[in-house]
Amino acid sequence: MHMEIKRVGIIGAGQMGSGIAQVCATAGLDVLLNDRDPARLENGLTVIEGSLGRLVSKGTLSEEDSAQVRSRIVSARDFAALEPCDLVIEAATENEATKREIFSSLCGSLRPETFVATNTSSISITRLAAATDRPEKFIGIHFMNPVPVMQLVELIRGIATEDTTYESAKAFIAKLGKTSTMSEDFPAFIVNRILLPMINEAIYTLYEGVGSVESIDTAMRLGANHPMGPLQLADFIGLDTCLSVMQVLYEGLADSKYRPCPLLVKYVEAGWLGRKAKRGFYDYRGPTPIPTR
Ligand SMILES: CC(=O)CC(=O)SCCNC(=O)CCNC(=O)[C@H](O)C(C)(C)COP(=O)(O)OP(=O)(O)OC[C@H]1O[C@@H](n2cnc3c(N)ncnc32)[C@H](O)[C@@H]1OP(=O)(O)O
Ligand SMILES: NC(=O)C1=CN([C@@H]2O[C@H](COP(=O)(O)OP(=O)(O)OC[C@H]3O[C@@H](n4cnc5c(N)ncnc54)[C@H](OP(=O)(O)O)[C@@H]3O)[C@@H](O)[C@H]2O)C=CC1
Repeated sequence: MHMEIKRVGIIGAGQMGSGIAQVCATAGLDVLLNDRDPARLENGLTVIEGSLGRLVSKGTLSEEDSAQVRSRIVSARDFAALEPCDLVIEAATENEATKREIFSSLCGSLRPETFVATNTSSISITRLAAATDRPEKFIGIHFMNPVPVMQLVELIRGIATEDTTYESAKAFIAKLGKTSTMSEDFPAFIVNRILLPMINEAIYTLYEGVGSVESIDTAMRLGANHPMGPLQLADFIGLDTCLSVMQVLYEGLADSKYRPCPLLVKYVEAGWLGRKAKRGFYDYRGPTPIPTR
């Protein structure tokens, strides 16, 4: 049995939150988008408008449909505004303390039947569920970046997640026109368990001087047919997120093979977080990205 999701709340209007808002509204759902920073919220809405505008100019979406999609996304200044939602998806920064704080202050504003999900890339669903008042209605719904383009969504059940929660999340993903896979609740689940160590290894390759940024990315694009080089992809994901995922793998699996590369740590400490900070393994401040090493 599943419950139909008609109204979705999204917490965090960064690259993932805005992408999730766009695909939900495109599927005809009402969306309430929240961020702790009003400027971030405005920026998230601008990103969605830009993305819809691209679809209109390519002729894949009519002006009228684009306006309707946009009108379904409303700003929610605080958690109280998320009360009417059937499902709230947390897509804030990849930090366990931040997410726990959000869940403990959010739940009091929600109806008892509302499902709560996290878009975490790596953190234990069971541990995050314990910060809510409804572990049985809590689930990991892990979208991939860029959300409007990527077909996969990973679903991760915590120890207490009820069947109805899982079935409702599965039906919700199908309604978005995406494909879901099930992963057990292990650090970084399936995609990032495999992808992030590859990216971390690419950073070690740079750190040890095996190749430059350009040669490493070209090698993997043309030698392994990856759509983006691993350093370009790291910048795209966000180096803070990449480091957090490696830390969760390293601590959660207690295996030195997951040790985050010191160069990744240094870039994050410098605030060079990738595309969103305009600087990472490439410098994005000019007309074309320039390698920083
Ligand atoms: C960290 C985690 O927890 C999990 C993760 O998400 S890991 C990251 C997973 N994502 C990836 O690995 C992405 C790898 N990269 C790619 O697949 C491709 O480079 C890409 C899809 C991002 C861009 O593809 P591309 O061919 O280089 O560029 P481009 O031709 O501009 O785009 C292809 C299509 O995607 C669309 N697109 C690209 N970026 C977009 C965005 N941010 N938003 C919306 N649409 C976008 C384009 O409009 C284009 O659509 P059409 O084919 O309909 O014209
Ligand atoms: N980037 C990726 O490729 C993917 C990321 N994810 C996951 O999605 C989540 C979001 O990632 P992403 O969108 O890239 O990150 P971003 O840094 O782009 O966005 C995170 C947003 O959350 C906001 N935020 C932080 N704390 C709070 C809070 N307490 N309440 C409300 N909003 C808050 C941030 O605001 P501020 O900047 O002011 O702190 C920021 O706007 C993470 O868990 C990440 O691991 C999942 C799949 C892919």
